[in-house]
Amino acid sequence: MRNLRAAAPASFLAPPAPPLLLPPSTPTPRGAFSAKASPAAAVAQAHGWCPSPRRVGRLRRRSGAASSSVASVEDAKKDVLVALSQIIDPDFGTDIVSCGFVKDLEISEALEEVSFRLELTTPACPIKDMFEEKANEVVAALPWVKKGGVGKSTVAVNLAYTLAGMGARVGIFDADVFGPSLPTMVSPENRLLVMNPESRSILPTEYLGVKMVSFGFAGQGRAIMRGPMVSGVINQLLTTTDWGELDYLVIDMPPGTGDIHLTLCQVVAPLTAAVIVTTPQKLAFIDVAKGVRMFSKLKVPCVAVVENMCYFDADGKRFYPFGQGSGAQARKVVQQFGIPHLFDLPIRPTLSASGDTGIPEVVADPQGDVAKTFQNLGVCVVQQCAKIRQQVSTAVSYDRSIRAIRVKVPDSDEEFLLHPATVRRNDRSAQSVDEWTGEQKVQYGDIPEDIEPEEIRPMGNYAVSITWPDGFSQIAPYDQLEMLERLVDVPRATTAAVSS
Ligand SMILES: Nc1ncnc2c1ncn2[C@@H]1O[C@H](COP(=O)(O)OP(=O)(O)OP(=O)(O)O)[C@@H](O)[C@H]1O
Repeated sequence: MRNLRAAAPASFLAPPAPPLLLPPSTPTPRGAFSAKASPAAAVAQAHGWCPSPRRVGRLRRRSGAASSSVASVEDAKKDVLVALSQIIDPDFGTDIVSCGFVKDLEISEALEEVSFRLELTTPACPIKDMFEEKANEVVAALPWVKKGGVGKSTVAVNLAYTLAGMGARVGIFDADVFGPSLPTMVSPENRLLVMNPESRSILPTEYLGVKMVSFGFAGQGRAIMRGPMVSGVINQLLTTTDWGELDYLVIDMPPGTGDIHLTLCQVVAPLTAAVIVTTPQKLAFIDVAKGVRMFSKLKVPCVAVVENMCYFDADGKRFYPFGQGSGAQARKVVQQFGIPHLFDLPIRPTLSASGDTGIPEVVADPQGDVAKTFQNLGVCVVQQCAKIRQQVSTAVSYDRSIRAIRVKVPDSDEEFLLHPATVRRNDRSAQSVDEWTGEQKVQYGDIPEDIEPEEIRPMGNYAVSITWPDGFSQIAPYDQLEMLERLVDVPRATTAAVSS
């Protein structure tokens, strides 16, 4: 992973302003699970998914299904079973269909739903999430399974064009390789990504001044891939793209909270902030909570919740098809999780139409109230990103006057000091610790007591990169720094920090 990072074009690695994450969302408006991956709703229900011998848990899974291209329900069932048989139980070495875990598979054409239970065993199994995610992925990848999005791509694209309208240099990365939406939402003249033969980097396509990369522009169509392949493709697309100078990179994340999100949040593109997109009728507290928790674990602050499809206006009246109370629920999310801002978007035929005809609503109707909402969201995102960057850039610094590394924990008053040699001696990278045996390669005495860092740079919101005089570049996550022995009885410094 470090190699990938090192191989990435400098233009991507050092954008002048942070990338922005457009995150996953809660379940689908139609009450069926999103066809493309793992919606939080399904995850939230997953109690007792485990392939161990005790039989406890039962889970009902639903998926939207468009039957048009499936010859019969029986064919569709076979499709689902073949897809699920890609999932191998690591304990038994056999796929979950052969293991007999899949029960009561039903496909209701009327309801356009696929449902089945995975009759697994004991709760609290460490790999239940893996089963959850894989089952979502493989069923979602079936070509006839209908999409049921909450509007992530709609929000991502309109936010990107709003930021561009504010004068920023913006890129959009569509991270959904199972069913990329970007190609239907914008209509660039060049619909194929081009590889620069000399630098071997991918050149993004461009539409109305916004650069964009999507698997849908790679000429491959919908992908049917396993998890590691997906991460690989995302890595490759993101790290080999020559974005040029960007102020913001908006990433349209696939639904769910799996490996792909981890890869995106930490490895490929250290992200600055997340915007949660949800819909009112499914604004289950636990679903948003799952997303917020994932981002919080990955040290990506959620700066706003967009509640999409809240109401519509007709005959001079405003209708709330999911009830007016849903807004209060969203406000609860904002309050309880400390997410500073909530934005409502209406159900609007033009928003849908423009989503499907290639002109984002904020471009088609820049004076409309949807554009105004996006303008407010854009301002919020810009301000929050600036605040986060400011916090991050001063979070860890070297105070030469007292020869100590000063750590200010973001969003808290906590501040502590560390001895530079302690930080260097506690490096956990492969250069310092044998990855297999855990044996310490760098010995205590190898690090001079008076070593001083040359440069400290933030890496996303979760770590700093410290360059030492011998050229060694240490990645120090904040969590790790918080565990180290702190300096006490050091005089409070009055001079400014040297580097951050
Ligand atoms: N506020 C809205 N009013 C009307 N239609 C909308 C609205 N928001 C989204 N849509 C439409 O709903 C469909 C799904 O939206 P979108 O693709 O943005 O969702 P998504 O969450 O990205 O979905 P997926 O996870 O399947 O990619 C699209 O056809 C889009 O145009």
